[in-house]
Parts: sequence; C-alpha cells; structure tokens
Amino acid sequence: MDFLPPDISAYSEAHTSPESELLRQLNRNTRARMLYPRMLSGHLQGRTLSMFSRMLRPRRILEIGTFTGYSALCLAEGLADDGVLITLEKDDELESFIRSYWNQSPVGHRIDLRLGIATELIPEIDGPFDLVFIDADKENYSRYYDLVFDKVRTGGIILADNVLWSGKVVQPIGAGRTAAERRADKDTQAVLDFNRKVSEDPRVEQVLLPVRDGLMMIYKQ
Ligand SMILES: C[S@@+](CC[C@H](N)C(=O)[O-])C[C@H]1O[C@@H](n2cnc3c(N)ncnc32)[C@H](O)[C@@H]1O
Repeated sequence: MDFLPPDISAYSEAHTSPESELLRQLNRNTRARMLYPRMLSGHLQGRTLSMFSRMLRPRRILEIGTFTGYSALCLAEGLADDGVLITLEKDDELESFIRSYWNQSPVGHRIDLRLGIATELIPEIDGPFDLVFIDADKENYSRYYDLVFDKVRTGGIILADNVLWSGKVVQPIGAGRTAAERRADKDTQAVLDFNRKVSEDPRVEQVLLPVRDGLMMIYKQ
C-alpha cells in the first residue's frame, strides 16, 4: 500500500532517478509472472534502498527475504568495492528467475543467495554486518531482529519493510472469522509487536518512514 495520494506518489516517482533498464524489466516481469508481485520493493523504495546503501558504503549486507531479487540488486549498488550481500530465501523455485537477472547486472556477482528457512540460516552466518534488511514473513520479524542484532556492528543499520502493514497497525484487530482473516490478524499483531519492541529498545534509535508500506530505519548505538 502507498500512503501518499496517487498524484503525489506519481510526482515523487517522476522526480526520483529512474530504475535501470534491468530493474525495470525485473519489476515488469515479476508483475507478469509472479503470484504476489506487490512484494517487490518497486521504483521509489528501490531507489531509497540504493541511496541508503550508497551513503553507508557497506562491506557486508544481510537481506532476509529475496523474492525475485529486486531489492538485493538495489542494495548491492552501494556496496564497497570488496563488499558482499548475503540474501536468504525459502522458495527455491525462484532461483533461476532471480539469477537470470543478477547474471546481467554488474553487481550480481556480489550477491550470495542462500536458500532455506531464514531462522535456521541466520545462526550459521557470521557477522559483522553494516546493513541488514528484514523483508520476509511478518510473524518472525521480532525473531529476526533478535537473531541479527549481535551480528550488526555498532553504528550499523537495520531496515525493516512493511512496518505500516497497509495501515492495519492503526486499525483495531478483530476476531477474524475466516482462516485468512485470522492469519492477517496474526501478521498485524506481529508487526505491532516488532514496532513496539524496536521503539522500546534503548540500544537503538529509529525512524519510521512512511515510504510505500512503511520502512523502519534502526541505528544500532
Ligand atoms: C516481501 S518478499 C521480499 C521482497 C524483496 N525483498 C524485494 O523487495 O524485492 C518476502 C520474501 O520472503 C520469503 N520468505 C518468507 N518467509 C521466509 C522464511 N521463513 N525464510 C526465508 N524466506 C522467507 C518469501 O518467500 C518472499 O519471497
């Protein structure tokens, strides 16, 4: 969900650097071929991630939730010369689609795709990381935060996507009647719990940016 009026959104995109041709194709083909294309970060958020990464010049980035590899390409644009980005994805059927784009990118060889369940993979990965992007299943957001925290260097950044969860964070959670409604309530509660956890954590400073579906920027002191 975009929280800005459509004309303001369009104006913002029009005055934001365009996607590369490769990212544009990846964005378009994800929409054409994937079941839930809304999961892809998209133009404005993609340029935001790229800009953050260019400002930080990270040597090591960890991404949780690859999908079709769009945000990984955006984040990798800012890597230091010897930098690497490790990205975790549970759906191994995405691999050939992802690699067909990364193989065409000048930063594709810096991206290390690890297939599997993120909560199982993260403990096996050594830090430190300069930048972590949390963008997988909402019910595990707080767990991901705990699992990565000690692997983030002091002064490093954790970004978390979808923290406004289509605005559901400010709506009452009802007793959902269908399985889908109950599932949605569970995810909303998980996002609320994550946002509260970060806000109450004295080890960090954070800004909740209302970009796209809400992007939490967390600075580890
Ligand atoms: C919102 S999408 C990621 C979008 C991507 N970061 C982007 O901006 O283009 C979330 C991805 O996380 C993956 N995912 C969900 N739960 C996971 C888990 N437990 N472990 C690893 N990947 C998971 C999903 O399969 C999906 O591809």
